[in-house]
Amino acid sequence: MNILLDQGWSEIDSKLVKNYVLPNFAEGINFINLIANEAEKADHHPDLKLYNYKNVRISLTTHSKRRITKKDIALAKTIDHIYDSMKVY
Ligand SMILES: C[C@H](O)[C@H](O)[C@H]1CNC2=NC(N)=NC(=O)C2=N1
Repeated sequence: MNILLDQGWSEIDSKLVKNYVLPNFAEGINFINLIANEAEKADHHPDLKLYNYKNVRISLTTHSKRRITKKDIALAKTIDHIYDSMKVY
């Protein structure tokens, strides 16, 4: 968990939250699609918001437990890896 806070994640209202900036709208959509693919594989789903045309806000919590769990921490790490793997930024 602490490592995630060092990577720009915040804990807000029992959710892990992070904002990312992409180069343009199309890359924002691409980022969301890559996240959606991993979320489906994990059967664990974040809240995703694309705002200001090229910013993506991710919010992660385990709804059934109403708290942050290992699944959220794992998905947060996966999302950071996806963002890093997009390289362009
Ligand atoms: C049946 C299915 O596994 C559950 O509804 C899953 C789906 N994805 C989920 N995602 C999140 N973030 N929290 C959950 O509690 C959750 N439950």
